[in-house]
This record gives sequence, structure tokens and C-alpha cells, in this order.
Amino acid sequence: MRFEQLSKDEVKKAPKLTRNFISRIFHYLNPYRSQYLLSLFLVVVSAILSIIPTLLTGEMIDRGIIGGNFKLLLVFAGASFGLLIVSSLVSVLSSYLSAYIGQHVSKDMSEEMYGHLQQMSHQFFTSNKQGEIQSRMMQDISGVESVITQTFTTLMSNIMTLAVAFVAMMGKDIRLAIIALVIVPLMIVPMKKAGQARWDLTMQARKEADKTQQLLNESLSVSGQLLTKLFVREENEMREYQTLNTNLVNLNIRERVAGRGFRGLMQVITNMGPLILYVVGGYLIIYRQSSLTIGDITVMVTLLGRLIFPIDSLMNVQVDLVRSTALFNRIFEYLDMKPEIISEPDAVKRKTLKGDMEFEQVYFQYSKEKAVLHDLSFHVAPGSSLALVGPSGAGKSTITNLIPRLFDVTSGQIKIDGTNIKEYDLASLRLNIGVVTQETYLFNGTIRENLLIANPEATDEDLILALEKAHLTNFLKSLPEGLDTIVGNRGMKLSGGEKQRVSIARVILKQPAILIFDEATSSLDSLSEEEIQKEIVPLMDSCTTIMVAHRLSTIRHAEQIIVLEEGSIQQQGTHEELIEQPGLYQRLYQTQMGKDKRV
Ligand SMILES: Nc1ncnc2c1ncn2[C@@H]1O[C@H](COP(=O)(O)OP(=O)(O)OP(=O)(O)O)[C@@H](O)[C@H]1O
Repeated sequence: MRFEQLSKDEVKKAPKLTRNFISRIFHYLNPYRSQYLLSLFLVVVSAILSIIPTLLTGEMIDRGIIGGNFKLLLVFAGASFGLLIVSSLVSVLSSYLSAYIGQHVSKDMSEEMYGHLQQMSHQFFTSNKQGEIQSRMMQDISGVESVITQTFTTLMSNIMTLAVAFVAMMGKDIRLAIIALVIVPLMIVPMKKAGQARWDLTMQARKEADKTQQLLNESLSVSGQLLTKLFVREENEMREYQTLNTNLVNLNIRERVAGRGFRGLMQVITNMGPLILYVVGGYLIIYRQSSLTIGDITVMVTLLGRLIFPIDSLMNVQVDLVRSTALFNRIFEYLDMKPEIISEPDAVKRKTLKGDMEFEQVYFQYSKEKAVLHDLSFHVAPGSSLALVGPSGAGKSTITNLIPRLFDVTSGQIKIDGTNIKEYDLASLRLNIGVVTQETYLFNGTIRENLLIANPEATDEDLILALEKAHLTNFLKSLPEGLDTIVGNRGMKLSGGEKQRVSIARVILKQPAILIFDEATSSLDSLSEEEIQKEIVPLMDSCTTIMVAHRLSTIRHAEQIIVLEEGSIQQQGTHEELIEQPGLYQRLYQTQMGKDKRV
């Protein structure tokens, strides 16, 4: 017996069951319709098969025992036994089918959702909690499986069992069948009410026990005791404890009595149904000369018992339906979100770009409230380097995010090789851009796997060369399994600097037209920083480089430096030009000269 109720919130937020909504759910079932129809057929067969032995019981009593025909009794018993086995096999097959459909529908949905999430913009992932996204993927979609295997199939099976049992009862006696159908819900309602009342008491007792626990935690802790002693609150605490304790004791007693009372009520009510059937059946036989037999009455009483579970379940169907539709609704909400950054259908595909980059009056804002970049215009010639300098929050990383279209400009345009980046096929644009960021991300796999994502066709020699260029030769030699060493949570922990160098090696393998270093050397020690810089410089020769750094030693060699403040260009020029101009760069230079003798 279930006592679940919908919360007010669930009732308020329950999605409307429109025709579109239902057909969308059926669209997922459509590929499995033959399995589904077969499973429905088996549900009917199983319901019929499980009722027949009950009907045979009547024959065993009337024709076997009362009729004195032992052979017939054995035949009926054997037939019942055989039918029970067949019915069990049918229900195994039926549950296989519903598990098959449930698992496959949830597999299809999870693949659709995963593919869809992969299309979503960077903005989506930065503005949604990771836990929320994963819970839609995992919990909600696995919930679909149980909706299909349990809610859907159980609903069908309950309706069928109810229908078959009712028809069987009608076959015996219409009056008794109608009485049975009326008394079962009448039996269930008081049981539910009593069960709910008992459940409420259990919940209240649990809440009160939690409060007591909280009071103990607070008042018996070191700081709680100190507070009690210094403010002389011993008596108050004691009074509070006594009040809580008394409430808890009263609730526990009421809950125990209610529990016993509930079991008693169940016993009385479940036995009342058969008693009513015996009395009415007896009356019909004795006073109305009905053709009903003892066997018929026994069958009716057994069938009455078979009605309780399906009727109870059907009385809860609203709870199941609202929860299931809410589940589908949550999934559909996610699937209906439009990916904001996509390739146009006639997008330009280029295997290699030259790396000529132009920002034209670029404005950008993450949200409506606040503009982050204002009217940025600059040009970076192919193979040349640009360094972005400015205080924290000036918009440096934002600029670098616009280039591979992690975000799209709000107005203006960014051109690469003379074409607006929005016109390029997204993959071909991103394959031409290499990024080394502040937060280096290596996934849980081997060094080889982490490097190969940059260039799946690279040979081991290419990988070793790239690692060598990123100054990781000694590190590679120290690894127990070389390129096959697992890094990340499951394997070796790499230091910040090592991780960054692996990601630099990854970019070297990619050979991009445009290279973005976002404070790439920040987590390296000074010596490694110099070494890496030595490697960055030759890389910079072959591609357009955009660097974001705070240390002037890193950026002084850049051919062009842009000083940003609050999203606008304040100064622009070479290191030599900028140190001569009064302004932010000069101040930065003077401060760092004092601190860093290497500049
Ligand atoms: N995903 C985001 N959503 C909303 N606002 C953002 C987001 N990322 C950055 N911002 C805001 O945009 C502004 C510019 O940030 P950005 O990271 O580009 O600055 P930055 O110059 O790179 O700073 P730092 O040197 O500290 O990395 C900041 O005010 C920041 O709070």
C-alpha cells in the first residue's frame, strides 16, 4: 500500500499533458513498437493465465471434492500447476521486453542529450551548475527507464489484471462482481487515511528527533558549552531539552499506537470484504435459489483479493503520471535549448588558415547588464605576435575566447584571412587555433591519449619530439610506462608546470595558424618559464600569436602590445614605444623593474 502524495510544488509545476507532449514521448517508443505491442500482448496473456488457476480452484472444489471425483481433482490441480509455470515464464519474457524497451529508450535519449550538450556553447557550461547538467544526464534519463518498465508496464498490467478478474467475476455472478468492485476502493480509502496519519506522525517524530540531535550537537560542543557557561544559560538549555524530549516521547507513543491500530484496521478491513461476499453469496444461495456454488464463492473471494493491489495502484496513478511527465519535461527542456554557436549550413571549410586576424569595432557583453569589451579594432598580421596587457578583469581572456568562438561578439566582427569567423565551419576554425590556458585540462588517460587529441595521426616520434620541444624529455624518461603512463585522477599526479608543458606539447602537435597563450607561463617556475619562452619564440615565428600575461618579461618581445582597461584599448605599440609613453604600461614597467630584475 502506498501513501505517497504530490507536494504542493509538484502539483503547481506539473506539466500540461498536451497532445504534442504525449506524441513526443511516443516518438521515443516508436522504434520499439513491435516489442512494445508484444509486451502488451504478453501482459494480457499473463493476466489471463494467472486468473485461470483461481477459476480452476472453484472446479476442484465443486466437481472434484464435492462431486467426489478424485481423478478430476488431480487433472485440475495439474493443469493449475502447469498454467502457473507458463504464466511465470510469460511474465519473465514480458519483463525482459519492458527492460529492453526501457533501457533502449533511455540509451537513445541519453545519446541525444549528450550530443546536444556537446553542441551547447561555453556560456551554457559557465552559467549552469555542473551538478545540475550531470543530474539531467544521469538521474533524469535513468528515471525514464523506470517510468517505462515500472509506471507504464505496471499501469497496463494493473488495468489488465483488473479487467480480467472483473470479467471472470461477472461470469460467475454479476451482483457479486459489482459488490466486489465497489467494496475494494471503499476498503482502500480508510486504510490509506490511517496509513497517511501514521506516516505523518512518523515524520513529525523524525523532525523532533532531528531538533533534539541539533540541540545536543550545539549545546554539548566546546564552543556551545562556552557560550552556555559565559551567558549562564544552563537552565534555559535544560528547559528546551525537556520540552523537546517530552514532545518526542508523546509523538513516539502516538506513533506506536497508530502503527498497531493501522495493522489492526488492515486486518479488519481486508477480512471484511470476503465476509461481505460470503454473506451476500450465502443469502443468494439460501434465499434466492441462485445457481452459485461453494466453489464459485471461494473463487470470488480469491479474486477479490486479486483486485486490491491493482486498484490501490490505480488510485495512485496521478502521482506516477505527474512525476513521470515532470521527468520528461525536465529532459525536453534541455533538449529544446538552442545551441547558440553553430556552423552555418554553407560554412566555409579551410584545412589551413594563414592567421591574418582583424578585430573590427568589436563589442561584447556576457549578460545584458554589463558591457565587457568596447569598440575594439586592431590587426595582427600572419605570423606576428600580439600581447594583451591590463589589470585583472580588463577583458584580456574574453578577447581570446572570442577568437575560437567560445562566445560570439555582440556587435562588430572578427575576421581571419579576410573572412568573418562566423562564416567558417566551426570545426575548421577551431582546428586552426591552439590554446594554452591558465587552467590546463588533461583528461584521465595516458600521456599519449592526451597528446593525440591534438593530432590523431601523430606518430610516437612526433609525440616525443613535441614533448622534447616543451622540455619534457627528462620527465618522460622518469615515467614508469613512458607515453602509456596514465595521468589525472586515476594515474600519476602531474605538477602544475608539468601539466602546462604537456598542454604546450599538445599545441605544438596541433601546429595551429593562431596560437593563444593565456598566462601560459604563470604556473611555471622562473627557470622553466625561460625555457618555455625559448620554445614559444620559434613557435611564434610560424604562427600568429596572441599572448595574455602579467609579466612583462614574457611579452616584451611581442611585435605589438595592446594595453586594455575596462574593455577598451588604452595604449597600443611596441615595448620600446610604450615604455616611453606616460600611462599604464610605463607604470607597470616601473613597478616590475623594481621587483623583477630579469626584465
Ligand atoms: N563567463 C563569464 N560570464 C560573465 N562574466 C564574465 C565571464 N567571464 C568573465 N566575466 C567578466 O568579464 C570581465 C572581463 O573578464 P576577463 O576574464 O576577460 O578579464 P581578464 O583581463 O582576463 O582578467 P584576469 O587578468 O584576472 O584573468 C570581468 O568583469 C569578468 O568578471
